[in-house]
Amino acid sequence: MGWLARLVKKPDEAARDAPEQELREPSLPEADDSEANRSDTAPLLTVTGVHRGFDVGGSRLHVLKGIDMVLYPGQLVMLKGRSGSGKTTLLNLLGGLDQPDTGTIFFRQYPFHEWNDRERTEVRRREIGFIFQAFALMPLLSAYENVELALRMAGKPRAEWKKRVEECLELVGLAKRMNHRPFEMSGGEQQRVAIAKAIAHRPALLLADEPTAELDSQMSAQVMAVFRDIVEHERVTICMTTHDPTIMEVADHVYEMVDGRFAGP
Ligand SMILES: Nc1ncnc2c1ncn2[C@@H]1O[C@H](COP(=O)(O)OP(=O)(O)OP(=O)(O)O)[C@@H](O)[C@H]1O
Repeated sequence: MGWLARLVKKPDEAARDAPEQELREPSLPEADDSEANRSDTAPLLTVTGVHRGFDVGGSRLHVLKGIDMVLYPGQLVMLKGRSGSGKTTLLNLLGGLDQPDTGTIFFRQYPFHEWNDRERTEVRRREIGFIFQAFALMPLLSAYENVELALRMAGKPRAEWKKRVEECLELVGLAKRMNHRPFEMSGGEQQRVAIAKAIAHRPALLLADEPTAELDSQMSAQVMAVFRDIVEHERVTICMTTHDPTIMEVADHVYEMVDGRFAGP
């Protein structure tokens, strides 16, 4: 039985028996890489009728007003829309960091909208990578060590670390800079290390909130080229927010968010 199936079957028992075990390597169940779970044609994420609001100053701010979307393996999808239109709110829901008020979100067959924090965290740790505007690197660690840390955190076997770290830094074009620390690198290079770090544990989904916002156009183009490469070589699905119309050209699909809904078809 795969780790997710086990989680679905006995979440209460698992929580009771091993509440602190998630970060310890030896106790981790095997990742389920079975064909059914890694199917290339079945949807990766299915979002239906999602609403989300927040209590602000005594009233309810209705941010997402009925979002429907389906993400498939190996897609590069972008979310655009005015500031405050709800892009980050949606990204948080897709990554299981937050839950909808109403509506459903399935990550493969797993109901994020119903699952508790612990269950969603476990999926996130194994299946989802995040990239933020600020690069989220450990400043005292080299590029190599930063990527290695991600594998350690994901509970990957130590024997796999070296090969995978080198592979990921190669993929983002930084094999020659692996011993450099963040302050010795440009913003674009740091962001590429952050990408290597986010994909090291082979997530099926990579979520990126304005990953090029701090970069000039040349560096943005480099990051987008890396994203296209990752989609092709690792079959990752990338969902990112952006304000930059020039980089939207490389997307497989662009969703425009207007007043809490998607505009157009
Ligand atoms: N936890 C929260 N509590 C209260 N209000 C929130 C919360 N999260 C988001 N909001 C509000 O929801 C609205 C949408 O925010 P969100 O960050 O999703 O927009 P965005 O489209 O990502 O904007 P930007 O492009 O500026 O990043 C904003 O008005 C924001 O202030």
